[in-house]
Amino acid sequence: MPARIVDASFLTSASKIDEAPAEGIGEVVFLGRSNVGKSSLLNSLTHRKSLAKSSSTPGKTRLINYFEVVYKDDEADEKYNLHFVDLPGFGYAKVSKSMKYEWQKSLNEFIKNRRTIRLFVHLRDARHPNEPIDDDVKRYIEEFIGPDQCYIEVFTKSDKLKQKDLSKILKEHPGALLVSNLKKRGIEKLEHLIFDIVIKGQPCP
Ligand SMILES: Nc1nc2c(ncn2[C@@H]2O[C@H](COP(=O)(O)OP(=O)(O)OP(=O)(O)O)[C@@H](O)[C@H]2O)c(=O)[nH]1
Ligand SMILES: [Mg+2]
Repeated sequence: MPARIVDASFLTSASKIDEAPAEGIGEVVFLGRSNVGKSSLLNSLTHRKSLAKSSSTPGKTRLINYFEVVYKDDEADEKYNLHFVDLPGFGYAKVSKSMKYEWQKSLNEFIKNRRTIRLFVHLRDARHPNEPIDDDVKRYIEEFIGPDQCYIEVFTKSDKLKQKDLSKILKEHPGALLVSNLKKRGIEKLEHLIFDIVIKGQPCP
């Protein structure tokens, strides 16, 4: 049996980079448009109902939320800790322009300067797989990503699509994963991939 997540707990919230925990433990950052399912995915991965607060109202997550996650590798009988980071969604319209700008600035600063980030998980809505803002984010991350960091695309809400459309997404976005938080599809695969990259140091997919 491959490694799996056996424990998870809320660690802390930060509104800017200097409030984040000391760098040390490997970090997995979940980012994506508001309402795409970031908090829900964190809950699916950690097998918890409401560790991260999800909501049908976009803009629910407004701080950088840190979670302590424990993987257990049964073969090696070892436990490994890492951090999952739930970021506020981008593209949330219902705040003032200046506030949006402040958020964006501190988020950009955060994702660019935290060297302990091992993996960026970019969530995209399977129903809107080619949103220009997502293409921009992808390009943006690929510009500054370091040699010890990986980037993966995860398409959420796969339960809303037919097989034919899911196949099309995989063809257009090689290496992407498809998940459904509702039906718990693709979750284990992502759980293992995170372990392989962050803990085992395997090459990026
Ligand atoms: N059908 C379906 N709905 C989902 C899925 N994942 C999340 N949702 C729903 O989408 C809505 C938003 O989910 P959240 O997890 O709060 O989204 P978020 O990306 O954290 O949103 P912000 O915190 O606003 O950035 C909720 O109503 C969820 O129930 C999924 O895989 N399938
Ligand atoms: Mg959220």
